[in-house]
This record gives sequence, C-alpha cells and structure tokens, in this order.
Amino acid sequence: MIVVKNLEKYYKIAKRDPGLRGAVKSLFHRKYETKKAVKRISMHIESGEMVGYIGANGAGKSTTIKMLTGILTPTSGEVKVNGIIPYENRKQNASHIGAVFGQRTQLFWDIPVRESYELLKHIYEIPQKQYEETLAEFVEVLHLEPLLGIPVRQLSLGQKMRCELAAAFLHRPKVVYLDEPTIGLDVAVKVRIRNFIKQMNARYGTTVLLTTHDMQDIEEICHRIIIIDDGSVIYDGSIQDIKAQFGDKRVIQFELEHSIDHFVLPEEIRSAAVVIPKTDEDHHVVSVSFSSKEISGAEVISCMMKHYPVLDLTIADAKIETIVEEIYSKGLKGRVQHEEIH
Ligand SMILES: Nc1ncnc2c1ncn2[C@@H]1O[C@H](COP(=O)(O)OP(=O)(O)OP(=O)(O)O)[C@@H](O)[C@H]1O
Repeated sequence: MIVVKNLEKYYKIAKRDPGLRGAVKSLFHRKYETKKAVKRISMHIESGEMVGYIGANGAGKSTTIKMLTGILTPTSGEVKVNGIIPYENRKQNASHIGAVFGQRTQLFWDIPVRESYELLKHIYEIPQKQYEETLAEFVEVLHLEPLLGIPVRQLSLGQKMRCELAAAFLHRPKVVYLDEPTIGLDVAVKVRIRNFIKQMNARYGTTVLLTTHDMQDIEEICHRIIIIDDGSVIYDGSIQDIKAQFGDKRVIQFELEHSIDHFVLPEEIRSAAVVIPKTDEDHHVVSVSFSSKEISGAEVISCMMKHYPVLDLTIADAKIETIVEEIYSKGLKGRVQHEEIH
C-alpha cells in the first residue's frame, strides 16, 4: 500500500548574518544552507497494517507524511501510495487518503459540523446511502449527535478531534495519516478515539500510519513501529521484538524526602544508568533506567540510598515508553549494533 525507497527531503534555508548589516548584506548576497530533514528512508507498509511512525521532535516525521500526502515533493527517491506517486497526482491521491494533522482542522470553522460533512460528501463524491450509513456509524461510536449542529470554532479540543476523525474516515479512505490525534485530550476521549481507529481498521481494512508522542496510543493501536532519528530509520519491527531486545531494561522510581533541583546520578552508577527526563515539575520523584545485564537493581538501590534521602521506590519492567525514551536520548547504536536491529 505504501512503498518508500531511499526517500530524501532537503530544505534550503536562507542564512543571514546577525544585525542590520547582515540583513542588508543578505539582500545582495544571499547564502543558503541545506537541512537534510529525511535521509534515504525506505519502508513497505501492507494494506490494512497499523504502523506507529515515531521519533523525537524534529526527527523528520511530518516531512515524511507531507511527502506521502503529496504536499511536498521529495528531493530524491521513490514514494508510491496505492500505486500512485502522490506529488504527481495530488488529486487522485487525495481521493483515497484521509488525514488528521494535530491541531489544524479540515472542517470549516464557522459552519455547523454537519454542514462540513455535507461539503466533504460532495468533494469526495460519496454516494448518499453510503454517506448516511457511515455518518450514522460514526455518530454512534464517537458520540457526535450533540455536536453536529455546532460550528467548529465553538467546540472543545476533544469534541473537535472526534469530529475531525469522522471527517478523515468519512469517504472510507484506503490510507489514513494520523498526526498526534490524541494530543491534549482526557483519558476517556483518548480511549474512544483509539477504539474508533481500531474499529475502522477492522471493518474497512484501513491502513493507518500514526504519528504520536503518546506511547499508550502506539501500544494499543499498532503492531509495528518505525522509529526515525535525525531523518533516518533506526528501527522497523514489531513492538514485541523491540520489547524482547530491550527486555533487560528496568526502571526504578525513587521518591525522595525533599526535592532536589539539579539531580545527578551518583558517580558509581553513572556509566550504567540514566535518569529519565522529567515531564512534570515534581522534583521529589526521580526515575532511573538501566540494563539488568550491566548492573543489578540492588546495586542501583543501595547506591541511591547511600547518596539521597529515599522514602520509597517502585521497580518497573521494560515498557515501550521507557525503551523509546532511552532510544531518543541515547540513540540505538550505543546499546545494540545497527545490523542486529534489522
Ligand atoms: N519548511 C521547512 N524549512 C526548513 N526546515 C524545515 C522545514 N520543515 C521542517 N524543517 C526541519 O526539518 C527537520 C524535520 O522536521 P519535521 O517537522 O519533519 O520533524 P518531526 O519529526 O515532525 O518533528 P515534531 O515531532 O516536532 O513534529 C527539523 O530539523 C525541522 O527544523
């Protein structure tokens, strides 16, 4: 369904010296530098697969998806979606794909949701009967009934995202690209959205490429993940495989008596363990990740207790979230030879 071979995208960025002098100089002698956003990426996604396409900020995910949807033309390499070269046949490509791009909307801002759907029905030439059946199904699964008469700009983020998903799947596309479909949503809405995506895949065999920083999304929806780092694929395989390869990973969460502003690991364990970057401001809690092949949990605990006022601790096994966090911060190559991964 999606075939990508040695795909590359370079951006040309105008470079300017600082200050007014630089601005004036750049008017006459413009210098450019090249940003290699996507470097020789290859992947093959079968019809009906649900694949997580993940990577740290700036890794090149959106650039790849823009090439798959035909918005961007690659610098080099091949891309085909359902047998079509997207950037050469944008209109034809658009008829069999659906997309949700994070915070941006494809619904019409000022008109009620139902009227946006009517417009999409005309744009995609959806037969009336199919349209009614599909919409009735989506209204039920996504609980859209109370929202249909409201203009999009009056909807909350979670309400808008449910309407957005229905719009993306309305014409029963063969492929759907979902970029951060659950960002900023509460747990109940996340669950509803994940169930909807799974249901669409089961019923219509929709191929789904999901970009998200929410590992729970990945774990619940996808069987396969492709991880990119600095424009290149560093892992392509099943979630079970990556867990098996990194099965020795452990995380111990330490609750400290008081907060520590600039926490550093004790020197004795610094080469074998890392501190997981924090997403909240709770400085009482520190999570330490390590490989049980390199150091035992008992050593980490005793060393931490020697240097810090530990109140409590919890030990966790390898979770996809932890594995991915470490791959983002350290890269794969430090742990495992690149060849072994593929
Ligand atoms: N239009 C552009 N012009 C120049 N550079 C760009 C452009 N768009 C993206 N880039 C650069 O290309 C690289 C890849 O960006 P991209 O948006 O594809 O990353 P991403 O993986 O989607 O990141 P995020 O998770 O933050 O959305 C980044 O270094 C970014 O700064």
